[in-house]
Amino acid sequence: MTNAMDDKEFEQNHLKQILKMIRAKKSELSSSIKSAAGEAKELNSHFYDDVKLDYDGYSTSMETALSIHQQQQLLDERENAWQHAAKQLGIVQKLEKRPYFARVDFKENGQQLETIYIGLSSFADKDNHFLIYDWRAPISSIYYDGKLGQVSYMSPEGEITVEMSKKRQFMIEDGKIINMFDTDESIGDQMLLEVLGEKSSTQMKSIVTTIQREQNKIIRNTSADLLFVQGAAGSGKTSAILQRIAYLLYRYRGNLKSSDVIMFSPNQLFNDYIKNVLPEMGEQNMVQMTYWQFVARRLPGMEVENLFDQFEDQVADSAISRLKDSTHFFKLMTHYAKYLNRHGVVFKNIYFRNQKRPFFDKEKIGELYYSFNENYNLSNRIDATREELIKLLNRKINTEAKKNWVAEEIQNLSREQLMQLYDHPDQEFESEEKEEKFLSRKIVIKSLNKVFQQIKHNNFINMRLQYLNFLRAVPKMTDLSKWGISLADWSKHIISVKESFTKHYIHMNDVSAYLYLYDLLTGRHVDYEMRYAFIDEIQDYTPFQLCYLKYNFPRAKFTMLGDLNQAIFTKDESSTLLKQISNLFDPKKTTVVQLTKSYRSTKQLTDFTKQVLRQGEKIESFNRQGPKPILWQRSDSEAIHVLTEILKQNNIDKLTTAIITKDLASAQVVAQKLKANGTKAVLIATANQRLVDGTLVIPSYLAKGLEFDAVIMWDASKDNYHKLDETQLVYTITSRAMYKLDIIYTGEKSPLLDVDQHTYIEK
Ligand SMILES: Nc1ncnc2c1ncn2[C@@H]1O[C@H](COP(=O)(O)OP(=O)(O)OP(=O)(O)O)[C@@H](O)[C@H]1O
Repeated sequence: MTNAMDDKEFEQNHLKQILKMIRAKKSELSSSIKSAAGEAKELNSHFYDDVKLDYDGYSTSMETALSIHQQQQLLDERENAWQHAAKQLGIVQKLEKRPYFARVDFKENGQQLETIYIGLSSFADKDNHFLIYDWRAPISSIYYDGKLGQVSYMSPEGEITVEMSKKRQFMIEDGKIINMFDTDESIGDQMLLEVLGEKSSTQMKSIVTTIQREQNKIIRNTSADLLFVQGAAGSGKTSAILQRIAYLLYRYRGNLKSSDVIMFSPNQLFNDYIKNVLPEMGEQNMVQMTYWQFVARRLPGMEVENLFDQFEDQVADSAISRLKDSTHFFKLMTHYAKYLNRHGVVFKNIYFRNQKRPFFDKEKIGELYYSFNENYNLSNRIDATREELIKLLNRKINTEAKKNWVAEEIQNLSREQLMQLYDHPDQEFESEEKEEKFLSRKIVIKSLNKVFQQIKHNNFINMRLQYLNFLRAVPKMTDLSKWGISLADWSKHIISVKESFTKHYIHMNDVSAYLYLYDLLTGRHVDYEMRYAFIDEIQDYTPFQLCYLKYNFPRAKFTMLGDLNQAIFTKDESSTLLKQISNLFDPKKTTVVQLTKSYRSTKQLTDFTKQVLRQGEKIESFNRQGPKPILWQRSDSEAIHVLTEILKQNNIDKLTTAIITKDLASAQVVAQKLKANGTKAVLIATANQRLVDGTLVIPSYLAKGLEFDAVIMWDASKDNYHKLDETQLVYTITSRAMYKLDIIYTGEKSPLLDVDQHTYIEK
C-alpha cells in the first residue's frame, strides 16, 4: 500500500515537473510567434514599395519578376518559421492537457535501466534530452506489443531486443493523474474498458492510448505492398487506418506529405465522422474520397449512378454483373486496347460554327491517327494526332479569315468589343487593309478556340461508341456461356447501356471500365505521386474497381480493410474478392491480418450479432457489460408507440440513438411518423448531410462504418428481410450498436434473426 502511495506521489511529482517545462515552452513559443507575426506584417506592408513595378513596357521585365519572387520567398520563409512555431504551440497546448499516457522501464543488453514516458508527441528539454517520446517512435512500440520480459522492436538500424520490467498506464486530465495502473498485458483491459465505456459522439476518436497488439502490427507495417485486413465489425479497422496514416507521416516525415496519401471511404457521412482524428493527433488529413466521387468528377457531362440508386434498385442480372465486375473483364479491356493500336478506334467529326460540313472529318482524323507507325502506343498516337490537328487548325486561320462571316462579324461589333481586339488602345497600322487583316485574324482565332478546346480534350474520339464497340467485341474475346450469359442477353444488355448513354446516364458497373478505356486510349490519369492508398470497406468494391485503382496509383502501397461479412453491395461474391485481388500483387509482399475481437459493442451485443452470420463463431467479444438486445413484436400501429417509448428512455439515459431502416423509403415514413407525434429525430437521406447530435433516422447503406450508443432496427420482419443474401445487411445494421440494441418488427420476425434465445429478451 505504502509502495503504491509512494508510486503515485512520485508520478504526480514527475508530472508536475514536466508540466512546468511544457508551460515554459508554451510562453516562449507564444512570444516568438507574436514577434514573427509582427515582422511578417511589416514585410507585407512594404512588399509593393520594395518591388519596382515596371508595367510601362509590354511585359514585366525579368528583373521585376525576380524581385517579386525573392520577396515572396522571404515572406514564405518568415511565414514558415511562424507557421512552424504555431504548429509547435498547438502540440504543446495538447501536451499541457495530457503530457503522456504511459511509462515503460526497460534495459538494453545489460545497460542501465531506462524509463521513458510516451505521449501524443515528443517533447525534449534544452539539451535535447527526451522527456516524452512520441507514440510512433520506434521504442514506443514495446508498449503496444509485448508483455513484460524480453521484447523486440524495429529501430531504423534493425531489430533490438530489450528486457521490459514495467509498464504503467496513466489517465491524466487537466494536468492531474486521475488513475494509474501497472499492467503486464499488452494494453490492460482496465484502461480499454474505461475508454470504451465513454459515450459515443458524432466524431470518431483516436485510439493511441489503447492500441492493441494486432492493431499495432497494421499501424507499423512498412514492408507490404498490399496489406489486407479482414476484421469483424467493430474490430478497429477504421481506427487502425487512421493511426497508421499518422504513423507513416511521422515515420517518413520530410518525405511523405498528407497529400501523398489517399483514402477511399464508403460515403461522405463517414468522411465527416472521421475528419477530426488526424488533426487531433497533430497531423493533417489525407486526401479523402468516395469511389463515386473519384469516377464522377471525371464525367461532368454524365450522371453516374449514385449510392441510392445502386442500393435501391440492384439490377437483377447478376450473371452479367459478375462478368463486368471481374478482373477478367479488366483483362479483356486491356487486351482490347492493344488491338486498337492497329485498328478500331472510332472518331467524331469536329464542327465549327453551325457549318454543315465538318471542319475536321472523322475519316480524315482516323487516317491521321493510324498513319503513325506501329511503334507508337495508344497514348503517343493520340498525342501525335492532337499535335497534327492543331497544326492543321493553325493553317486554316488565314483561309478562314477571308470568309464573309468574319467581315460581317467585324461590322457587327460594338466599339467596346472592337477595342478589346487591339493589343493596346492606340495601336497603329500601316493601312486600313492591314488593320482589317489583323482584326479578321483575331476574330477567327477567338472563334476557333472552341475547336481548339475540343482537340485538346480529345473530343475527336467517340468514347461512347468506342465503349459500346468494346462490349460488342466481348463475345469474340471470351466464352460468355462460361459466365452463364447467352448471346441474346448480352445483346439486350448492350442496347440498355446504349439507351442509358443517350440519357447521359452511366451505371456503376460501366463507369470504371469506361474510364479505363479512356485512360488506355489517352494515357492519362495515372497518378505516380500517390504513395499510399487506403481502401476502407473493401467488400463493397468490385474486383474491377480495385484493378482500376491499382492502375491509377501504380506506385502506391495499398492498405485494404474490410469485413467480408458486411458486403452489402457485392453480397456473397466477396469471398472470392481476396483471391482476385491478391493476384494483382506480389505474394511475397502481401500481408494479411485478421482482427477477430470486436471492441465496439458490449459482450451481450457481440454475442448476439455474430450469430446472424453463418461463420460468426470466429468473432470474439470484448468483456464489456451491457443489456441484452430486446426484440419487440408489435402490430403496425403499436410499433411506432414502442419506438417512441424506447427513444424517450434512451434520451433519459443520454444515449445517442440511430433508427436504422432497410431503405430510404421506410426511413422517410418513420421520420414522418415521429414528427407527427412530436418526437425529435433527424432524417439522414443523403450522404451529403452532416451528422448531428440527437436521434437519427438513417437507411442501412448510409450507416456503414458509423456507430451509435443505441441502435433501433426498424421493421425486422420476415417480409422485409428474408433472403439469405441479406444476412450481411442485417449484420451491418445490428453491429452499429455500442451499448444497446432494440429490434422492432411486425408479424413474423426475419429468419435471419433466428438465434439462441438466451442471447436476447422478447418483450
Ligand atoms: N484499441 C482500441 N482502443 C480503444 N477503442 C478501440 C480500439 N479499437 C477499436 N476501438 C473502438 O471500437 C470502435 C470500432 O472501431 P472501428 O470503427 O475502427 O471498427 P471497424 O472495424 O472499422 O468497424 P466496422 O467494420 O463495423 O465499421 C470505435 O469506437 C473505436 O474507437
